[in-house]
Amino acid sequence: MENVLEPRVILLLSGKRKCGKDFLADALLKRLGTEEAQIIRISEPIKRHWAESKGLNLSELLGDSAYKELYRKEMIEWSDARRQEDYGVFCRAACTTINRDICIVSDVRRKTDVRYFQETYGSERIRTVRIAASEAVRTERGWQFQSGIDDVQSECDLDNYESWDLVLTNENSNDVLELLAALERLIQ
Ligand SMILES: Nc1ncnc2c1ncn2[C@@H]1O[C@H](COP(=O)(O)OP(=O)(O)OP(=O)(O)O)[C@@H](O)[C@H]1O
Repeated sequence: MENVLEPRVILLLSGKRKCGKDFLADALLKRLGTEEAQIIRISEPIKRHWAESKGLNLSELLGDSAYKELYRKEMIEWSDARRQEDYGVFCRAACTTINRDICIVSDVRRKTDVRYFQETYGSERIRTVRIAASEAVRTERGWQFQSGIDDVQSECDLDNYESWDLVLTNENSNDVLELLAALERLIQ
């Protein structure tokens, strides 16, 4: 397939820890196919830097393992300091890998992330999605409240954002097909 420099649609997925951002992004990618779509993560360049400078395992940091939780707080603090100087620094780095028509960003956490994509690619290409799940469900998936992680900007900045194109509740495995269909309609 040709190299697509400007994606047709960028889907921004946001939500609290363990709401299922990666789960739904992966399932959507399976439906769309890797010729058409790709997943990028704003946290990827952060984790890459962290792994290289600390001698850590990058794929473990990128995956859904307990390993990444050991470093999450430090990575938040380090990356926030860099964002103070340049709010788009990690979005820009993540976007260098965009080469598909549909780009799914599976870890949008800040208003400045949304702003970066709107400014860079134009609002007409952007679709914003909030994924919700109750604390009880997130707890079943392994979430535990942690001070310095769950009560800081990276987790809470988008709590009062009101311009979502779509809000999904991801609590029940039986609803997944319906959620994926809603996401597909949004990016048509
Ligand atoms: N609808 C679902 N049905 C079954 N399992 C799910 C569903 N949604 C999420 N999960 C599972 O819950 C766990 C957490 O989901 P996931 O890693 O996608 O969350 P996340 O929002 O990306 O979390 P984080 O912000 O910590 O990266 C994973 O093990 C995932 O497979």
